[in-house]
Amino acid sequence: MSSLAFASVGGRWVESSAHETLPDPLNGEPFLKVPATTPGEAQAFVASLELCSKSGLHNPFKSPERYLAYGSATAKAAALMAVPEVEDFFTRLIMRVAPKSYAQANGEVVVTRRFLENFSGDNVRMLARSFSVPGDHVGQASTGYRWPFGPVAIVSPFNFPLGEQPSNEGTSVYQVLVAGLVDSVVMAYLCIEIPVLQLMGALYMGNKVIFKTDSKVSVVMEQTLRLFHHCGAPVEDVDFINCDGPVMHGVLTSAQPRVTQFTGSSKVAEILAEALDGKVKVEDAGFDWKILGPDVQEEEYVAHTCDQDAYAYSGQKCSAQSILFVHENWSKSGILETLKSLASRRTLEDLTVGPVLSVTTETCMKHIDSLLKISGAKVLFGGKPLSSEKAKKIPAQYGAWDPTAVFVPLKEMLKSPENFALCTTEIFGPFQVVTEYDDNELDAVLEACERMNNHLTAAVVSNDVSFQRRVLEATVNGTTYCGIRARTTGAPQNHWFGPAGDPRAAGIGTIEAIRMVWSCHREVIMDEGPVPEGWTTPART
Ligand SMILES: NC(=O)c1ccc[n+]([C@@H]2O[C@H](COP(=O)([O-])OP(=O)(O)OC[C@H]3O[C@@H](n4cnc5c(N)ncnc54)[C@H](O)[C@@H]3O)[C@@H](O)[C@H]2O)c1
Repeated sequence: MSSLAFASVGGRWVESSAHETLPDPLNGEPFLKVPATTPGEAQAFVASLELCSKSGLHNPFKSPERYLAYGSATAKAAALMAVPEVEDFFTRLIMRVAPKSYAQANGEVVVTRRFLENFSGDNVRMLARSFSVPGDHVGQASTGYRWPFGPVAIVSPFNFPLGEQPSNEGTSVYQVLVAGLVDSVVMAYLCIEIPVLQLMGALYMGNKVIFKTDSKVSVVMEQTLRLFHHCGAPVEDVDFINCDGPVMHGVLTSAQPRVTQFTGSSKVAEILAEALDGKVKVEDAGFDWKILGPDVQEEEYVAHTCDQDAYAYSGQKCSAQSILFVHENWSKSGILETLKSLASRRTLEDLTVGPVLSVTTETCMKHIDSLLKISGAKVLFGGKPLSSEKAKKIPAQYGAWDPTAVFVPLKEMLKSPENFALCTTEIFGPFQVVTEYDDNELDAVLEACERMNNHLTAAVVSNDVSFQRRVLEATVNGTTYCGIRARTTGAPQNHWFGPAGDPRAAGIGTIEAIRMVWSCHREVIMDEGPVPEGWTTPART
């Protein structure tokens, strides 16, 4: 096997001296040989980013034709991604590297394409729309512009990759070590959606980007980048690096990008916030709650949504339902039994449950044991490793367990900081905590929501207007669904997705998200005169 290019820097694909061999998440066999940039090689990326000034690659005064170029390239990319073969390729590529069902992977590709359709043509320059206010005298007016940051960075996680190969330009930077990479149903969820939506937003606003995604899924973005180049996106605007976290940490601290947009765990987010003096925009861990209100209706639909929110893509969505507050009326209606039955239909065969890429089975089982020490706690269903012969082939570095729900009494959960911390620890896999409350305990439910640290998604499942209001007025989650059809997952291109309650919070997908994350406000006050006839120098003040 020959060594292939590893990264794009300064507009050309270059090679790395070292590679990392990744195991197939389904059977542990060598799967992908991914470039592993060394600290020495990473210096080229630092130097490339330093070439970009703070005023960016384009802004309303500089090279405005680049807004149009991005509108045109985006229109072409959207059209290509609508070609059935291209859509299918990306879907299967995502499935292969981050195991999830065809439907889940395809949803990611479709959202990405719709985003590109939204920002085709003039919509890119519309993002940089300014406003003007008349001045105090002739020749004066102030204008507020959206200004780029210049050199910026994007670091994204494994769970939502995206990729495709519409052209034959260049060779893939990855070596596929097994036949049939995109055969059959395999794996991934936000491999493309998160990186593409953030990357394109950064570029539209005039920034130069160094971009890193998790090596487990970066083949998807490598293919996507080639698609954008094929469609006419300027090749020098993005430096794409494959490396581990520590090497990227070194790149960021050396290059000091004006903004680093980080999507991933809260632990790494905090490390970067400190190392980069707060110049970060963060989409971090999701510990997402759902409250089933007192009005029981549409039982089958609500149970279906609860199961999908907790267990689709094996719970590896930042928006996955982590805790379910069940009103006693819903318990009496039998929702927990329906949930158990729906979860039991999930199989490794169609990847409706599958390998967990960042939590081992051992970690999850230990977590369950700790929860069971809380008085009244019990396993509602699951709580065991996947047991089929096929499941036993999943490598030990990944997790593989049955969709699991552990019940913890609300009073016990709130009893001590230790219990609460345990019950609200994110397990990034098919796992949720369930608790119950009655009409007199809504304040305790709201206290639990207040005490949580992450405020990403939430769902208020009720059509009772006063109940909805009581919950909405007392909570903060950045993406909150409300009503009997409310869900926690789903990050479509048509609404904001991101946490709230943190000045560093980033958003994704919409006009407001792009403008807020990837541009800053600059006010230019034109004051061109004339100076009034007969003006004389006044007394000093
Ligand atoms: N809020 C959101 O929109 C969102 C979306 C997806 C995932 N997530 C969260 O991400 C987590 C799971 O993803 P993960 O396991 O890939 O997260 P992670 O934090 O371990 O890794 C994220 C990325 O950061 C890189 N990295 C790690 N240490 C680094 C460092 N010191 N400097 C620079 N880069 C570094 C990793 O290589 C990876 O590319 C979960 O907590 C999930 O909730 C959040």
